[in-house]
Amino acid sequence: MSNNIPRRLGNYWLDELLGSGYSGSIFRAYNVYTGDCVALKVQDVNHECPTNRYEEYIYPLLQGAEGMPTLWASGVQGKWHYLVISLLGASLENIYRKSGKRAMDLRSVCSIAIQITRLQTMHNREVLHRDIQLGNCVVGRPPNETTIYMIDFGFSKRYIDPYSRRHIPDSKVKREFLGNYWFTSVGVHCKGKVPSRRDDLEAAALMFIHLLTPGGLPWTRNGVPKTEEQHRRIKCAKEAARPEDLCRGMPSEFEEFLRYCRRLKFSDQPDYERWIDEFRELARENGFTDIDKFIWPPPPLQLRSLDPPRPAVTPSEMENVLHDLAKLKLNNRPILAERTNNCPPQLDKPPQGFEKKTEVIDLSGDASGGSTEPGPPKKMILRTPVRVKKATRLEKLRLSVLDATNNVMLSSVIAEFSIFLKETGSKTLTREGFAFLDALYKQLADPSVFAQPMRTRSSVEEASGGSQPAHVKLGVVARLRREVATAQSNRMLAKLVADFGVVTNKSSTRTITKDGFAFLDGLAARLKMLQ
Ligand SMILES: Nc1ncnc2c1ncn2[C@@H]1O[C@H](COP(=O)(O)OP(=O)(O)OP(=O)(O)O)[C@@H](O)[C@H]1O
Repeated sequence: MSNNIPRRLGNYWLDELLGSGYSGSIFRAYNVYTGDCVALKVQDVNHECPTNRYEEYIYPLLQGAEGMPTLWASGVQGKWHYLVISLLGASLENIYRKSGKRAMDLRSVCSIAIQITRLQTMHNREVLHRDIQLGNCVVGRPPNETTIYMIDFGFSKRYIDPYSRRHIPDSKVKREFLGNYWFTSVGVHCKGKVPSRRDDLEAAALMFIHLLTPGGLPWTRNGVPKTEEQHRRIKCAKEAARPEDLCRGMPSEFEEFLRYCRRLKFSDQPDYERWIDEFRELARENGFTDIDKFIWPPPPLQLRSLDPPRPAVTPSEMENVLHDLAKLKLNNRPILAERTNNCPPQLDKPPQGFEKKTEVIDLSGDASGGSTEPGPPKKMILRTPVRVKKATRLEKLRLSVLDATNNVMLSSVIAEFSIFLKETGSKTLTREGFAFLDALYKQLADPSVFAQPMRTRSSVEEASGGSQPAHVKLGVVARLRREVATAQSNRMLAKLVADFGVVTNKSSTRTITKDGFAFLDGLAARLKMLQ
């Protein structure tokens, strides 16, 4: 047995060495009485970093929760401190390495991301992990092989003081770095900040991005640093890397998640549910099923049609359709841009067209739901926050823009869009947000025109043409905000919307600033005037 570790510790026979780290070794072991197979983590009691002692304190706080190993026993025998925990399977690090692939598939990463509920569990139990990395996420053994478990609580800490019930204090004093080179957050690793919940989440975000990047995150490619100078270079590279560069070519959720983590304040409670919803929705959009399970190797993608099968059209039916189309008087279609301001708005009567289709936007995510009572937009109900996927809501708002038949309806949808973005806490304009602006531009300029999409996942780069300094965006948006108040026609407003979309897309953060929101609110107000 290595390092003279005895063959038996407590009631356990030590068997195969499963792994060893900086602070000790892990063995497969058997209970001498029951034969139960467990993992036994052993450490010299005089080790300079007595992590087994810390783990022994943390484990009881996490017992019984999904994805947390059970602590069966612990003790000291001679100079050995041992912990007996559930025997688990391979770590994500091993799985990723063994796959021989340069990047992990999106399905697997989504399913790992959804299991960030592990962090939620730990945080709810007042514990920070503080060493999130691939080696510390392991899969269970059959029948739990699709569950990811967190291990290694040697750096963990309670962030709520058990006596005062207060969050641990922040500090301006730079601390020694604690964590790992690859995934520890920029704040903790590069700036010496005190770790809190946000840093566990940022480490998870970096882990997801690492898995999706061929060859991994840029600063991981030269291996573990051997000198202080190499470590310094890693920190510089990590600090300098912008989320949009790290996440190029990935679904926007990952970039947004990283930005979100970095925007959290020291003692903020992260919105775990929101991100679990986002990753679940991303999986759904990509046709991945059973996403709560981490299935390795990933199952082949079941190609399925998202739309119900269309009935076949016979040649004679097609001929009838073409005849009907030919009879259509397309120039009767109301074009918003050419509306005149003949009738003053009558606010006590619903505006024309409003009674036909109610535009109370269903915010519950249930397409069939929503109020059926007609009414002018001033009665629009400001909803209580309901958890619905951001993309889904934005898509509904986009469709409402396309359905709008007058300026009042458009105005209320824009107001809704602005309120929604302010409320979600993520002011980054995503693909769906740009699609909303595209639809708005099209409606204002001329509903019959085809609008070149401002931003799609695949055309990000061509469309944006590189980012521009923040002050350029601020200047342009401030001008747009002023001009929107005096625009004389829908066509002029359309031009302002296009400028707004382009300048936002070109900015590195793609966020909507205070002036941006003032522009949107001004646009909603101006549309009512131009009715
Ligand atoms: N319960 C377990 N069941 C099976 N294998 C395990 C278990 N716990 C740990 N291992 C294996 O042992 C490795 C090291 O475990 P762990 O991270 O807990 O030890 P450590 O000494 O704290 O390591 P480090 O120096 O990386 O912090 C893990 O990556 C994993 O492969």
